[in-house]
Amino acid sequence: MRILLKNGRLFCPASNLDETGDVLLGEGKIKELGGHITAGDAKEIDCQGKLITPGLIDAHVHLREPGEEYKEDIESGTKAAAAGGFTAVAAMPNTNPVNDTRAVTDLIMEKARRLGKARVYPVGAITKGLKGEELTEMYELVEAGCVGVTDDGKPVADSRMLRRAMEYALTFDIAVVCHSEDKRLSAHGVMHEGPFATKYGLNGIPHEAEVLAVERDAALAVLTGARTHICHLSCAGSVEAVRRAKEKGGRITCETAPHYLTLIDENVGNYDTHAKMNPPLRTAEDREAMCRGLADGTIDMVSTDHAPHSILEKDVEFDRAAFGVVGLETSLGIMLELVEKGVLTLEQMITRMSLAPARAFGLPGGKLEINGPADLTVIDLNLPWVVKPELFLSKGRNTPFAGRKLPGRAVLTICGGEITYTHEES
Ligand SMILES: NC(=O)N[C@@H](CC(=O)O)C(=O)O
Ligand SMILES: [Zn+2]
Ligand SMILES: [Zn+2]
Repeated sequence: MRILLKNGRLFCPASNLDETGDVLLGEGKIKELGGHITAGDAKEIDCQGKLITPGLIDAHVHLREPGEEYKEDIESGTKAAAAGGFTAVAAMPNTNPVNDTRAVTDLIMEKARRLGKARVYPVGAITKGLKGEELTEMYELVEAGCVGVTDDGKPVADSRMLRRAMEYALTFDIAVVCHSEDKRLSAHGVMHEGPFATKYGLNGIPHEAEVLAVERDAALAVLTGARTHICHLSCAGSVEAVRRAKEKGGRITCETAPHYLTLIDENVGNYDTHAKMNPPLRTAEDREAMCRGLADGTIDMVSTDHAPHSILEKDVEFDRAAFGVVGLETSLGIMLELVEKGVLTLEQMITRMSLAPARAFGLPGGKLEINGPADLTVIDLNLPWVVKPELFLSKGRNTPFAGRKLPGRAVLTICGGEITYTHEES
């Protein structure tokens, strides 16, 4: 069925587009773009007063399938993605079994095709079983559809192993995605190391556990020339490390997540396990550095690191709770809040949530263009709503943003020309 979006504000930084007009979608593609379009056979949707942007892309999502479907699965995770305005997600391999063979990648791709409400791009493992001992058969993973490799959840501790992985990945020009952490420095830590950890009597994770690892991973990116992507930056020092590696010509990109842009270690108050994630919430200075780095482009993109856990892993003592928070259904709202505050422009925000991840991972989309994929997000900038985890389409309820009032949201998500989400006024 063809779809005709009428009278929206067509907003695409990548094609320098910001004007009121229509978009016609058919055969999974954008058929006509801009101006006044008529198409008798098409389903017409009024988008007056709303933003029509390229479909948002989340480069860091844990869909938990196979193996931990009680936390999330491909169907629920992509439903949550669509509700958050995302048309594509990259799926991390720390599943059970780990996505370290073609069989697992095939399963994810097949499930996503059948039940998915968003495009799913699997990211394969760097080492077999994420054990850090033996490289995976990357060629086989790439052939099956993986767009990058990572041991996310764990760093690759052995620098020589990571160097070899980068050299191997370079031959297919896929990104090596680094969870940059010095496990010896972070050992036993459950929140940021500082006065608040002392006050709460919790073991701390110092900045250096991340910064030293980012320095190493960035140095290897420069050494090898491989496409390198650094996950979930949380510290000011990490932004500086990435900035220097970029200046040296490294093909390096990085991300931060909405929680590092808005929350700090103090928000762990009352031992709220929904504010426990890895890396941990840092200081106010770090939060400001994340915002500045994102605005100036040193931080290329915002990813959610959507990490659903069940009540079994979260409704326990802080020390024992699992690391990770969900993010797919709140990311856009939080980012709109930052735009409202003047932290970044609307143009920067859309770029960091669509074009930047598409470029870094060589994915289609990120742009509104004729014959491009009909992946679009319709956003109401002025539709305040309150985060209610019980209404999430994700199986995960572990959000640090419960009760927060957000200024706007996705009201319609279209992926491959199909409507994947419509916001119903409740
Ligand atoms: N970020 C987290 O706190 N948790 C992630 C792992 C990861 O992203 O490193 C998870 O898989 O739960
Ligand atoms: Zn990680
Ligand atoms: Zn992750």
